[in-house]
Amino acid sequence: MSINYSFGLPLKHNFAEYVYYQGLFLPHEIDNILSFWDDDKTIKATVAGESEYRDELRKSSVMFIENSKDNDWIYNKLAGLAVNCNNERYWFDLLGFHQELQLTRYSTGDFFEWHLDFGAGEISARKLSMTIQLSDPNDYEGGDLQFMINQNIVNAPREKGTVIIFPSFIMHRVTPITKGTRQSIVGWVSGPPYR
Ligand SMILES: O=C(O)CCC(=O)C(=O)O
Ligand SMILES: [Fe+2]
Repeated sequence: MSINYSFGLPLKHNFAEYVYYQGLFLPHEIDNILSFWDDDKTIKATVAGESEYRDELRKSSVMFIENSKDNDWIYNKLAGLAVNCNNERYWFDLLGFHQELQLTRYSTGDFFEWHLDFGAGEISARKLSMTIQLSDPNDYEGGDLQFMINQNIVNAPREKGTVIIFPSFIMHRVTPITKGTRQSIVGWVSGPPYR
């Protein structure tokens, strides 16, 4: 018996801690998404898996994008991208979005400390996390989406319209905004338990 792959065929090794896609969302599509922002529908963000506010872990405002007929195109575009990305890189079992897409606004002083999107309870179904950069990088300072890869901190691209996809078990954060406002869409594609 060989030590390598003794349980089956060799698999592709295409894993990446994160991947990004530029230019998929056009400026007018992003402006359309940004026009959804409604202060009346905004809630103070909680940390996933916890119902209490954890001010030391996260400070931002969020609202959820209803999966209505008008918004179908956003869901479809992101779902198509997630499937393509998954087929190329991860081969996770995916079922789909099981939570509404989150529209997030970070104002000056807001942040989201190091965390995983994956954990015990409902969020154990999360497989892929997706972020869309909705703000012009010149409109804010700080507010970098960063990944911890081994002991290195790596910045995600900031360009407006970029979609960043990463396995939900990858450690990431958003650094404090020091000037201006950053907006993003965050979505989680879920699936059956890992096996
Ligand atoms: O705003 C972002 O790009 C990421 C936010 C985040 O990590 C989250 O909502 O879980
Ligand atoms: Fe996250």
